[in-house]
Amino acid sequence: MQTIKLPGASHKSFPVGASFSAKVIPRVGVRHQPVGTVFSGSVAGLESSIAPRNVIASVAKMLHAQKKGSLVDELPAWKDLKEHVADIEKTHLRDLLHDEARCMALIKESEGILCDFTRQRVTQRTLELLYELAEQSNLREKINAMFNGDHINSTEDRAVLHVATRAHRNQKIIVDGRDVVPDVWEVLDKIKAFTDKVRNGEWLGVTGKPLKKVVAIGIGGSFLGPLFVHTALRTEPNAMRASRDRTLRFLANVDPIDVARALDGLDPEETLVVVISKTFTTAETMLNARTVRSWLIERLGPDAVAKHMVAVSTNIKLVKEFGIDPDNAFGFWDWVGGRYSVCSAVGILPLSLQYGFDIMQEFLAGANNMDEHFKNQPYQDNLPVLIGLLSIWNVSFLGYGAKAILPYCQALSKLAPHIQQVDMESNGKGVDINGVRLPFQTGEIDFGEPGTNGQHSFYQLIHQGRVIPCEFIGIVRSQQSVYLKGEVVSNHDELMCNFFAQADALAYGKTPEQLRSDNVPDYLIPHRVFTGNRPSMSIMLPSCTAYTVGQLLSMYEHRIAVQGFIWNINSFDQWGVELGKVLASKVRNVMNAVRTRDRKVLPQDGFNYSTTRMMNKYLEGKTQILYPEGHDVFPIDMLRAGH
Ligand SMILES: O=P(O)(O)OC[C@H]1O[C@](O)(CO)[C@@H](O)[C@@H]1O
Repeated sequence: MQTIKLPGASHKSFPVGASFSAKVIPRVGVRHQPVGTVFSGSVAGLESSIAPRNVIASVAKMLHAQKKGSLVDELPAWKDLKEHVADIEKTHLRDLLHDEARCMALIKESEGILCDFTRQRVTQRTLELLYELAEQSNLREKINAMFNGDHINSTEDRAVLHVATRAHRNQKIIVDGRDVVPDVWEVLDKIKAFTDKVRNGEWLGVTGKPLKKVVAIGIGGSFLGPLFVHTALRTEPNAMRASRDRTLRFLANVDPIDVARALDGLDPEETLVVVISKTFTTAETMLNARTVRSWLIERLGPDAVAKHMVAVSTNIKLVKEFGIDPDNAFGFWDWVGGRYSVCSAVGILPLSLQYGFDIMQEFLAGANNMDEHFKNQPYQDNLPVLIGLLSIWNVSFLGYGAKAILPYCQALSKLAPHIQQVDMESNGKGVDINGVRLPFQTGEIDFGEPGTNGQHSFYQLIHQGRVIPCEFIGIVRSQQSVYLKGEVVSNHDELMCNFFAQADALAYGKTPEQLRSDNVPDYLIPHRVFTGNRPSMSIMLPSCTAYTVGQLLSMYEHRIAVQGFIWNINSFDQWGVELGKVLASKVRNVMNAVRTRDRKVLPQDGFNYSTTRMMNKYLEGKTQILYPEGHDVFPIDMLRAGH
């Protein structure tokens, strides 16, 4: 049979004349219609008439997907899993945990990390069906497509290659025919050279003082990942030594209170500001950057910008227009998604300023280790694949829409907020990769707090209210150990006693019979029953170091990708954040008009009744502000504290 080549498609050749049903949407790609819908044509016809590369690639993928069933819930394995739910409903974790062979098979140890899946509501059969689902969903091909630099983010026509940001210098990763690893290392070498100079006092502020304080301005992925890693390393002994006398703060929210807090007590003469924005257009970040630039100029004069402000962005043109010397800009690439960018200059620059490049290189090595594991291990031993498949089971089959991330390690206290963005922005989608509305929900609601704090907060609901699969993360050797003479156990052992106890409490529960035998009065029994059978997984890291934090980050990133690949959604775009931004800019225009014209209320037209009412309350409620012209205003006393 004669075939044609489709550039950019993961399956490169298709029979000439292969038919399809699709609707071409200019500039966006192809929306896959349910089988039988009109727009039809042939691959050959497509190539000659509507040539855009992404359209052809999308059609090629679509044809392939269509062969296998257009939505994942039409796959045989999905249907088998649906039927299998009835078998699982007959089980209870307290019985499943007695099956030693099952437990042995469900405990996996790899790369120094022990994962215990025995408290998931699964049997060997469930896992077999999940592996089958992975096969039928082309999971392996999709993972390979990601590592091969295919444009799997089809709505933005981009590769998804955050793994390249932590590649070893001698690895080769090709994007659009070009090995990007030398580019990655060019930036890393530049970061090392710059951060060494700042840290050893070669790079000084405009008044000749060393820059020991860093304020990193950024939001979303340009904030949460770096904050997570910074929080994880603050009390790690090597990182602590390396950061003595240094300060790293973050400024994310456009709320001026955040500005006041970020700058409180800082001496501008000793402060270096890193503006981090992939696009360099994000409204919050740019206003904060302009605010802090004014703070510097007001105190140190206009020359301060060159010495006190640097940038991380893919948009060097806008960095320059902002007034930052491109020599002091650290680039990255459109194939690094914002929420996956902590291993690029987004995280490595501010964190190297604080901890030194060597420590951050360990972090990158840890992430790379888990990338290789993810790429190479078979499903049965592949930690991100296993965790991702189990989440699919919990969300799509058992109906548990949320999960709790519960590190028993204070250093990991910002893991949950970071994963909230990575997971919810990636997998909270309503259509599949071809644009077909999904008849089931994707994504999970993520939340979490470190243990034991969470126990005194929301665990009540987890034990006796809703069923929320929990992910317990424990550490063998604490960053900081304390043992008080006379105490029963050391402080870290005390913490870990709770880590072990909670998982079993959720799984086993407590029956009315047990309560009766404990002499609990009858009227209290219903209140004190724990139904148990509540799933959790326990993950144990040997320590909480830069290396293991890198592994953990990569493991979570890839489990999220696995879920998206199975649901067949695009986990790498985020159109859902756009509408609010557009509406905010409409409000901004009106707000400016009202404030500059000394009006107290909004004009009648423009917004609906309720928005108008609420905005008028706001506008009337504070002393009339008239924006002054021609100079910047810092009315907040705290901002003067540096003087
Ligand atoms: O780095 P930027 O371009 O300022 O974007 C910040 C964040 O805004 C978003 O685009 C939307 O919230 C995130 O995906 C991103 O991490």
